[in-house]
Amino acid sequence: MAFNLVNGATEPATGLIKAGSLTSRAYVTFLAGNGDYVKGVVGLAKGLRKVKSAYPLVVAILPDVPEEHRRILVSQGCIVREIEPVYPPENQTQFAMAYYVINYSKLRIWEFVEYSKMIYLDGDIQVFQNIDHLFDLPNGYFYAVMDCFCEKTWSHSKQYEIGYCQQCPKRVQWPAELGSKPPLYFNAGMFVYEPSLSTYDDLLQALKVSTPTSFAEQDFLNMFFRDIYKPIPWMYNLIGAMLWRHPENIELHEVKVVHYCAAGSKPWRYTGEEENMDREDIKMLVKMWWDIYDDETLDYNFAAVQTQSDQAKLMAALKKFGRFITNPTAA
Ligand SMILES: O=c1ccn([C@@H]2O[C@H](COP(=O)(O)OP(=O)(O)O)[C@@H](O)[C@H]2O)c(=O)[nH]1
Ligand SMILES: OC[C@H]1O[C@H](O[C@@H]2[C@@H](O)[C@H](O)[C@@H](O)[C@H](O)[C@@H]2O)[C@H](O)[C@@H](O)[C@H]1O
Ligand SMILES: [Mn+2]
Repeated sequence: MAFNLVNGATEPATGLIKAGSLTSRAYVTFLAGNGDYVKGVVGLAKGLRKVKSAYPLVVAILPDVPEEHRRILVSQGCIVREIEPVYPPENQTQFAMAYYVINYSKLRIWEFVEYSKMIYLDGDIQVFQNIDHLFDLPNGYFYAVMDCFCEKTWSHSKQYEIGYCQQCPKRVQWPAELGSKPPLYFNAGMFVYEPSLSTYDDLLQALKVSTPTSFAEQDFLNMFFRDIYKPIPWMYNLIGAMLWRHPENIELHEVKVVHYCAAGSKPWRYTGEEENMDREDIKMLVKMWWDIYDDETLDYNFAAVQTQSDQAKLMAALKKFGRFITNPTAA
């Protein structure tokens, strides 16, 4: 696949490049299928560029992502890496969303060991403030934001049934007769982790003997990383439903990362019709996503490659793969 090759060799960054950090840190997202999630990823690439992230965005794609979408991602400065799908063990589970079955393929990102630390972001996430400092968190932990159990997608759970949410554990206390409180549970749309082949092997071994549950790979990752999970504040992954379920926990002006996971909130599908989607804050967040997506000045181009030496590296790599190059400064 020519695009992978060219791309893998050039490592275009989303913005400024910090000396010495080029190969060791990156953002990573996941893309499957030929639908419209590619728009989410393009939006994310542009958002990271807008906040001047120093690190590139790797896109782990399944083989079913069409060539045209790969081309778009490369033209937006993404590093496209094809991965093989990972499937859960056979069982009768009904996932909260049927398409969650493909999400186990996310586990492949532990194989990206050319990076020592990565920040995973779902394709339906946008970054509104620079979060590069999260790469500096101490190694050896799994960092993510705590989830909320109040939406209907949780109706299968004990938590939902009794009205317990870890976002406000005092509202409804965990009843003693149910045993000890469940461990803290994170949303797997955003997390900071360290790629590692031995962790990857352990993940796949553990998956083989696991029983799939509603939240698919998210439930699995929660189980697997239970002992090293460290919660980080809500502003690193604002779960839309927090706005109406736990408004007392949120100061919207502090938000850095928005996760458009509430039903009906994906900006590229937004109609405003679903429950809560006519809220002013949701309308504003959707508009903020579109402003980035539509901003042509945020498209990746040679100007985004900031230094002479990076330009030279890029040129050399492109030439090596036989692409005809015109003088970028003349453009
Ligand atoms: O058809 C699909 C469905 C999902 N995804 C990827 O899988 C992630 C998880 O799905 P989604 O964000 O829709 O789940 P939610 O966060 O809404 O529960 C997405 O963000 C995408 O990165 C994708 O690429 N194509
Ligand atoms: O495959 C499982 C998925 O589970 C997650 O879903 C969310 C979302 O569906 C909300 O609508 C719920 O309310 C929320 O609680 C729930 O965690 C992640 O966002 C996604 O990246 C992926 O890991
Ligand atoms: Mn998501």
